[in-house]
Amino acid sequence: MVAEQERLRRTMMFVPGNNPSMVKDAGIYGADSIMFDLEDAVSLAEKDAARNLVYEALQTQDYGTAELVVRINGADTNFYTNDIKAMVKAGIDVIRLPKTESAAMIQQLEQDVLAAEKEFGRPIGSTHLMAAIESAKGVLNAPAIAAASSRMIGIALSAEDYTTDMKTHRYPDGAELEFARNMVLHAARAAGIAAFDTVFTDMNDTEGFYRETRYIHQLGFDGKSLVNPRQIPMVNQVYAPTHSEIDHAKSVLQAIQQAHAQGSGVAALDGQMIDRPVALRAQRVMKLAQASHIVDEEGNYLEK
Ligand SMILES: CC(=O)SCCNC(=O)CCNC(=O)[C@H](O)C(C)(C)COP(=O)(O)OP(=O)(O)OC[C@H]1O[C@@H](n2cnc3c(N)ncnc32)[C@H](O)[C@@H]1OP(=O)(O)O
Ligand SMILES: O=C([O-])CC(=O)C(=O)O
Ligand SMILES: [Mg+2]
Repeated sequence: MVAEQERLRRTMMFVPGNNPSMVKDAGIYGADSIMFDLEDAVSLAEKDAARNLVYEALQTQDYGTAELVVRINGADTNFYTNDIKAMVKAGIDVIRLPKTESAAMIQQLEQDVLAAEKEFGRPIGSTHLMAAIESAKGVLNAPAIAAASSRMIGIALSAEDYTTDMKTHRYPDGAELEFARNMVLHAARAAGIAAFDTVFTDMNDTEGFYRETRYIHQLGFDGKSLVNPRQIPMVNQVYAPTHSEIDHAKSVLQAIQQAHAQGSGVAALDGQMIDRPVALRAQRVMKLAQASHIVDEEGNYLEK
């Protein structure tokens, strides 16, 4: 099993929980995380059928090494308790709470998940949590939400509901999301968990998707919620380090290793000071290069 802090979460793909073929084939596209949706992609009439379908798929399908996430319905609905019970019983990795506005909502979820783990004999603490931030209140409370439970692995901005709450809509330059993106990212980093950017819903606007992904990558997000498998390779491409970044990271790690061997924490490389934060960034570059199948475990290029 991948340690929670180590896991790459570049791509978290929504899969409508009421769509049998999408649920069945969700594993073939190489998403880091597959997120079955029981909430807004599913009509009220289909809520129970979707829960059963996802429960069944979790018992029978092989989703490889992907992290398995489910977006449940909120506590203000009649579906919340049954969603939690079924998904915990099925051994889901992560429960994503939509429209999270306070730390108390996560603490309540933690209690409900704990009760389900006990009821179904699941290992206590094995179900992780994440929160979607979809309103002004959620954004302002993001730091407390991110730190609300040791089960939390991440928080995500959900811009469709958020821009509705803010009485605006989404624009190509994303200015309306600037504050929320920075809040979510800082809240996640302060709590030591992952930060996910929101979905991009125009599947045909490839240029717009790349622009947004490059921007959120630059800010420091771990990855993005996605609505379509075609978006997965595009995110992976943006997150893959270039050969010059990899070469530099290797030199940094070599220089810092030599410095350590001589009892120093600081080294010089091409006139630049190299110390711990630089080395940590270099390690992350190598991890992404490995995940992107550019280098092997020793850091050697697979093809150049
Ligand atoms: C604001 C929010 O709450 S967003 C979250 C809720 N929304 C969702 O979950 C929607 C998820 N996305 C989808 O349902 C679909 O991508 C749609 C309806 C937007 C577009 O569907 P399509 O027009 O079929 O997309 P496309 O032609 O690219 O599909 C290609 C293949 O990928 C599959 N696919 C598309 N989207 C998904 C998905 N999200 N998960 C799994 N498989 C998918 C299709 O079934 C199709 O498979 P096939 O080739 O075997 O027939
Ligand atoms: O989590 C997401 O990005 C999708 C969503 O629910 C929203 O934008 O309201
Ligand atoms: Mg939403």
